[in-house]
Amino acid sequence: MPTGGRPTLTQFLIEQRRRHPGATGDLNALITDVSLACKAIARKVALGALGAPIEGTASINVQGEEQKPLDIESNELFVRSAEWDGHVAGMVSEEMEEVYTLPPQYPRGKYLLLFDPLDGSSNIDVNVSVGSIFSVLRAAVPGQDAKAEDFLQPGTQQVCAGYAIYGPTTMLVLSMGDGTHAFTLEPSLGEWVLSHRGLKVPEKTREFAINASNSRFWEPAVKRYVDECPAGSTGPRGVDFNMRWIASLVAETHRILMRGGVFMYPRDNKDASKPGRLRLLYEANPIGMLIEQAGGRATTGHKRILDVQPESIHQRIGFIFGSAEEVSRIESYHAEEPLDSYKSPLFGKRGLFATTTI
Ligand SMILES: O=P(O)(O)OC[C@H]1O[C@](O)(COP(=O)(O)O)[C@@H](O)[C@@H]1O
Ligand SMILES: [Mg+2]
Ligand SMILES: [Mg+2]
Repeated sequence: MPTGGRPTLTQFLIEQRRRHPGATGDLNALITDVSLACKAIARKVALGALGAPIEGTASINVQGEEQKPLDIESNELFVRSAEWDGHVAGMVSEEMEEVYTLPPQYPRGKYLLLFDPLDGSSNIDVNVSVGSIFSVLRAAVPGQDAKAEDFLQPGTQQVCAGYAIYGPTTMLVLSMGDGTHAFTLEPSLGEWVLSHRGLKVPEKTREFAINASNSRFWEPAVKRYVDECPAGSTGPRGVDFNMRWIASLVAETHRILMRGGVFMYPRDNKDASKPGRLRLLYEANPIGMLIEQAGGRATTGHKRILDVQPESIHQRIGFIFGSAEEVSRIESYHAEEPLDSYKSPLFGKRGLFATTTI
């Protein structure tokens, strides 16, 4: 075998399908479509400035964030790869305000595809790893156009979740609810080859990641945890910690899957319209599934992320995940701080988010 005895993604998907005799192959075909889009995005990303339009102008997306030409191209690649072969009934993307309805000539399928086509895109210009994140849900009515409310399913309903990372090596990390597995792109064959079967997030860690410039906006539980870490062996934890911040969720997730750690982009009161930075449906939920399937934990601080009932397709949420022992500790700090102890005009008793339980 030219892959040194390791299965390719196609072979792995065939192996998975054999375990489900009733499976039609639609999910495998959809994953293959997504993996093709990711290969194409990897090539674009690798070209750097050589691949960008000379007059590359940035626009603003539905999130009110700068949209780079590569964000738009990556979105196109996802849409064009997945829309034509009858496996999806609609798509939701960070880069599209509304649900994407398929053109009339294509058949509607039984799955919903949700994605962040290029995550961490603020890192492109500085040549730091970026990625794509995706999630697959079941359509409410297979064969018909999906509506926005059909996408509002808790993360526990995900059929598949994954990301591609465009780093020194290009990798695809997947879960279909039976562990988390990583494939490395073999560039000379153009094939995804299974390189890490059954990833396990170490239960213990001494490494945390957070954007500390937001510290004045955090809840007390997060402040307490983050204060204790740098206090190291002289503080209440009695051990030294290490810190990382790449500002690229995919890259942080990959590090945590490979060697453990804890990531926090917690709920904060920096901006009333954004009770958290990351998006529930196409960032937190798929990463949450991958982490849980690898034995880690993923939470809002107050609640398991995969149990959150989404309210809108571009909803943002506080997101904390990683090595089980540290995440449990952070959850216990939140539990010790009643929700309304957060003295903020937004989260206080009469605040805008006073009734929320997430
Ligand atoms: O700029 P900050 O506050 O460090 O935030 C970084 C976070 O924002 C993101 O870049 C958001 O994703 P997008 O680039 O897809 O908008 C995450 O990858 C990352 O964790
Ligand atoms: Mg993102
Ligand atoms: Mg993005």
